[in-house]
Amino acid sequence: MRLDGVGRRYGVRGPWVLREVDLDVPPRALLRIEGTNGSGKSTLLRLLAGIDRPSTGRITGRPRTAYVPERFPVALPFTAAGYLTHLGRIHGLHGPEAARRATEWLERFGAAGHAHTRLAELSKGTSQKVAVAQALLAEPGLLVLDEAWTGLDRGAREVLDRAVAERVADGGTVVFVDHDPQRLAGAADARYRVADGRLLTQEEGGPAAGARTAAGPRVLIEAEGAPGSLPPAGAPQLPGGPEIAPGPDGTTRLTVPAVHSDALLRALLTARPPWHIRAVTAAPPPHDAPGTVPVTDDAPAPHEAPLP
Ligand SMILES: Nc1ncnc2c1ncn2[C@@H]1O[C@H](COP(=O)(O)OP(=O)(O)OP(=O)(O)O)[C@@H](O)[C@H]1O
Repeated sequence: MRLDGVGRRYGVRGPWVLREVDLDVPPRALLRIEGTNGSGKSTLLRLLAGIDRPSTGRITGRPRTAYVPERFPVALPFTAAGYLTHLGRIHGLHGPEAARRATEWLERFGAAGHAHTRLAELSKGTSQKVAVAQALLAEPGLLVLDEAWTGLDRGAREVLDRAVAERVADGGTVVFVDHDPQRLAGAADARYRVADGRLLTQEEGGPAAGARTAAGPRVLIEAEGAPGSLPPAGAPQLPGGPEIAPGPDGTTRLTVPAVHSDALLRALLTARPPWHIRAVTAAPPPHDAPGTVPVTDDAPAPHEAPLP
C-alpha cells in the first residue's frame, strides 16, 4: 500500500492535522508510529485502516485490513463470541470457520469463560481482548493497532506481541501506536514520528531513530540444516530478519528479536527438509560480550529433534 501527498483536516477551514504524508507500507513489515499527544497519530491510523478518507492525496494498493481502535464500541447487542463470529463473517469467513476462530482467539486471550457474556457487561480488560481478537481472527494483510495493548493483562499483552510477529511472519504488515517505548522493542522494521502535521522518517525524526538495532530482548537459535535446505540467500525472508553466523560443529546461529523467535522456530521446523534445533537461549544485547544466559520462562523451549 502507498500514501501519496496525503493530508487530513477536520472541517473545510480546520487546521491541517496531517500534511503531505508520503508513506510506503510494504508487506512483511512492522511499522511503529510515534508522536506527542494530539499530534495526529490516531488520525493517520484511521486513514491507514481505511475507516477515514484523506482530505487530499491518494491511498493506493490497500490489502485486506483490520483495525483495533483506541476506543472499542461496547454498546453493540452481541455476546463476545457472537460479535467475533459476526465480524469473522464480515471478513469473508464461513459461519463455522468464523465461530471456530472466535473460540480459538477467546481461548488464546484467556477469555473463553466470557464467550456468552454480552459486550456491554464485559470488564474493560475483556472488552479490549475482544477488540483485539476481532482484528486478529481475520488474518488481515494490514493490521492497524491504536494503543491496542492498553487495558490488557500481562498474559494477553504477550499473546498480542506473538500474534503481531505471526502476522508479519505470514507476510502481513502491522502498523502500531503505543505509549510504551519498549513495546515490541527491537522488532520494528521502521519507526516514524508525527510532528507539526508531517510524518518524519527515523532519519528525520531524531528521537524516533533506531529500528531493528534498538535494544530489546533477543533470542539466539542454534540450528542445523540439511545441506542446501535453506540457503543463506533465503535468510532475509525468514521471520524477524535474523542475524546469521556460523556456529560450532556445522551449526548456524540465528539471532532475532524475542518477539519473532516463535515464528522463526516454526519456519525452521517446517522447512523442507526441516532444521534440527540444537538450542534456544536468550541472546546478549548487540554490543555485549559474547555468551548466553539461560532462556527465560516465556521463551520457547529447546527442541532436540526435527519435526517429522
Ligand atoms: N473527529 C475529529 N474532529 C475534529 N478534530 C479532530 C477529530 N479527531 C482528531 N481531531 C483533532 O486532530 C488532532 C490530532 O488528533 P489525533 O487523535 O489524531 O492525535 P493523537 O496523536 O492520536 O493524540 P493522542 O496521543 O492524544 O491519542 C487533535 O487536535 C484533535 O483534536
